[in-house]
Amino acid sequence: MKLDQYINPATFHSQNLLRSYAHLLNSAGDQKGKLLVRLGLAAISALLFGISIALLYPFFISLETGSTDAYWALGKIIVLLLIAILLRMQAETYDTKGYSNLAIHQLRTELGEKLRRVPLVLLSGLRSGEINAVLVQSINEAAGFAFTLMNIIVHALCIPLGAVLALLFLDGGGRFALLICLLLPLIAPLYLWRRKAFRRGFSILAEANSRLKAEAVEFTQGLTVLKSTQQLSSKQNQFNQVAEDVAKIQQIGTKKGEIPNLIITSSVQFALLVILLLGSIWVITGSSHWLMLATIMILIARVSDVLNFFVQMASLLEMFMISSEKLAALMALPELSQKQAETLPTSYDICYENVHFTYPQQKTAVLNQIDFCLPEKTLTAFVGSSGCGKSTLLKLLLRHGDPEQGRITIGGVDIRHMSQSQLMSLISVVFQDVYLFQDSVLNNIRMAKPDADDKAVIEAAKLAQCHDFISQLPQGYATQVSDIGTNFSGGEKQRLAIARAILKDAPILLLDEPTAALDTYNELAVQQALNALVKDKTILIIAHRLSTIVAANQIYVLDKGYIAEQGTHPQLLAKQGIYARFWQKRERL
Ligand SMILES: Nc1ncnc2c1ncn2[C@@H]1O[C@H](COP(=O)(O)OP(=O)(O)OP(=O)(O)O)[C@@H](O)[C@H]1O
Repeated sequence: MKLDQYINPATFHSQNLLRSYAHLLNSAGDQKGKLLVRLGLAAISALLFGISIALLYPFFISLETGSTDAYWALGKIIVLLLIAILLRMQAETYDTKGYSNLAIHQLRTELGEKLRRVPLVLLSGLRSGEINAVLVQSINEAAGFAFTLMNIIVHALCIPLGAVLALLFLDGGGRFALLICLLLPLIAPLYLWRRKAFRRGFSILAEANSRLKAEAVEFTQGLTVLKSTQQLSSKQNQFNQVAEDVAKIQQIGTKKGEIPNLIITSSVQFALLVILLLGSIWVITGSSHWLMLATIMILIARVSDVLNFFVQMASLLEMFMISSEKLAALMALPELSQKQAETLPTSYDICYENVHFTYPQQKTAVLNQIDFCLPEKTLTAFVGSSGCGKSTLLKLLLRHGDPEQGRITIGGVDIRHMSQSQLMSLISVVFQDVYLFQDSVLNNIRMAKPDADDKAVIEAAKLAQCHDFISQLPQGYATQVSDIGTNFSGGEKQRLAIARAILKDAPILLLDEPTAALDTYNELAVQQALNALVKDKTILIIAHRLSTIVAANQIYVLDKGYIAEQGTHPQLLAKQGIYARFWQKRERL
């Protein structure tokens, strides 16, 4: 297995330590202030804890000498420990009071908002499973561990620091303080080396996991198609392969992680052993008190625990970094400019002015020199062979992306100078793939106009020829779409989409010829529904069957992204060009 296939160059690059920690802090978003305060409390608590260990020395001495100072020394230790515990409990409120959950929620909302502003043509190039993985898992990892991780780091630094500071003031403690200061920082290069290895491993695992999720989403969503095309087993093999890779990567990661882990924890133990050895020599030679060594041994046991825990948990930092980079990559996607038009257009003629458009994932333009004006309240049909750019032409009017050259206007207003919701208030869409949400049938229609009352929704359903089949559902309009799953026929879904459009009653209507794939009964019903919808609208229709657009006010024939011909049906037939050939061919079928 080639691990490199799972290295995503967009998200994998090494991060210096300080930047990683800054990232960690910033992941708290608006909760950053609360996080900083609590980290401050955790740091003071750890310092006090370190100091209280060092204060064991005067306590031991007073015990040995039988001095009454023992109570005073013990009292100081107990008070310090109590304050440390209280501060630590207060610090933990970052998680227990739900601030980390607020940070997660904020990040998720920000990403949701961001995805709304990213051109759909860009998002459609990403696999939905991978976006899900970021929205659900990466965000949890990116914001949920901020306090835990920083708290571990704070403890690993502040407990030895507190002890060292206190030792400096104790009789004979200075040399131990110096020794700790000399030896413990030597672990830093080992930590950095281990970090690099872990980072690569985690990056590969994260990428493989996110591909596995994407495969799982595609596999479950595409079950019907896969079965009908007998591709089920080949897709399943593909899924199994990625799942197997994930398992192997985890195995390799565990093995590879074990050695650096062992080396670094052994080094911590070794450094502490050196302190112990030298301390023993100092005691034997009489230059240090044996009770100082006993205190240092207690300190060593505690510091060794804290450092080992830090080493074990520091891999969480790599997981965090991978997740936050995935998040950052989505957050860095370019956005469509959003402007709020002061006045909305009052006429609905639509002009494409010398429009050129290239999909972000492609090199050559899909649309070139598209230049036309469609008078309002007319019906315009677009025809052309598959892939010539008809759908893209309509998607640009919906601002799934902006042309790299030229502009599109409605009633003279550049659509880039309107907000997305202003633009959408002008346009209804009936495309072939109708998406029904996990909600009641009533609400699925109402979503086109959320403030519509039930009566208006049912009226629209009646006009769209939906009322009869909805009335036969177990709970009529209240039936949940999830309860009946995909039981709606293609024609019924089309009519539900038409009901939405009738309810919305927008002045512009985009149709991807809805009757193209229907049987005669459904075609008739959808045609009747359409008749109720199209009155007095500016209509742009992608025509798959030319017989339905004979009466169109104008027909544009697209060829390889250019407008090749234009005119009415009789004019185009007279031209004896592409349209005439289409017509002859299709009429013969
Ligand atoms: N999201 C996308 N990303 C990249 N390329 C795309 C995308 N959508 C469409 N294309 C490409 O753009 C070209 C035009 O596609 P479009 O869907 O506009 O054609 P069409 O004329 O509507 O085809 P059809 O009649 O088959 O629906 C095709 O080559 C298609 O592969």
